[in-house]
Amino acid sequence: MESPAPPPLTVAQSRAVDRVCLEDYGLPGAVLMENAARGCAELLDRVSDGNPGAVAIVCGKGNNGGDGFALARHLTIRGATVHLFAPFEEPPDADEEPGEAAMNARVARRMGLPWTDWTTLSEEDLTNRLAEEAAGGWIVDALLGTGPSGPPREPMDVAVRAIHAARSRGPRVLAVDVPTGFDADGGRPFQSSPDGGACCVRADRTATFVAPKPGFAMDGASDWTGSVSVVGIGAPPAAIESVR
Ligand SMILES: NC(=O)C1=CN([C@@H]2O[C@H](COP(=O)(O)OP(=O)(O)OC[C@H]3O[C@@H](n4cnc5c(N)ncnc54)[C@H](O)[C@@H]3O)[C@@H](O)[C@H]2O)[C@@H](O)CC1
Ligand SMILES: [K+]
Repeated sequence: MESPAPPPLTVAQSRAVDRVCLEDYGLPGAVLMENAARGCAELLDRVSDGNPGAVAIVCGKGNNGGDGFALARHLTIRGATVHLFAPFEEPPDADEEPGEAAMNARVARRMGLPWTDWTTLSEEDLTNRLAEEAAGGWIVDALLGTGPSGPPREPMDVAVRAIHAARSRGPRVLAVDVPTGFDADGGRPFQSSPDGGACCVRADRTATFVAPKPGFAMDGASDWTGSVSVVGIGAPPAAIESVR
């Protein structure tokens, strides 16, 4: 039986939890990211009866992308077939970029996981590749999480549209933390056009960290988030309470 969902945390509060863990408790970001990614792998396994099948993971350049790189490792350990769609051909050196996202990208690269720099592909080619690599399985949206406060800019918008088009050919979509382009406090995409179009990932499931975000319960939000599961990142309960 799943435990009841904790009360919501706004995007700012969620980011504050990360900061309190790092600064007040000395809990490294790499540990939080590891827990986040392993939690996502467990969820994908659980909702796929232990066999997620082919998984295409589309990563951005921030820590949401870092979750995607770490998730690739955990899914590989579990026997899934993973293809990484990274925002670069080669991860930056540790001297250039010491953060946990780049570290997880380097590890995934050294594992020799199938790898495509998605920023070099046209929207149509990226759509086709995602549909191929995720056939019968999942596309993971690890483009953007709680970082942005507006609609996805180039080149993220291209990847959002490609994920949307590939999903219409069968694969399910798991959003990491927040569907890219979705305002998790406001409960709708950051920007919608008058005809209802929006640059936002439409997910079948969202694995959100620490607590649900307030917008997830608002009218129409589940059209974008799908079914929401909360994944713990190992934050001490008092760290979470301190930001409420
Ligand atoms: N250590 C931590 O703080 C943890 C963070 N976690 C993950 O980290 C995420 C937040 O990471 P970040 O703060 O790096 O933010 P994101 O990864 O959400 O986004 C930052 C990146 O997006 C770019 N960007 C910002 N706004 C944009 C826009 N409108 N269009 C296109 N690109 C844009 C930035 O230049 C940057 O490269 C969370 O959602 C969660 O997935 C988890 O790993 C848990 C632990
Ligand atoms: K995301």
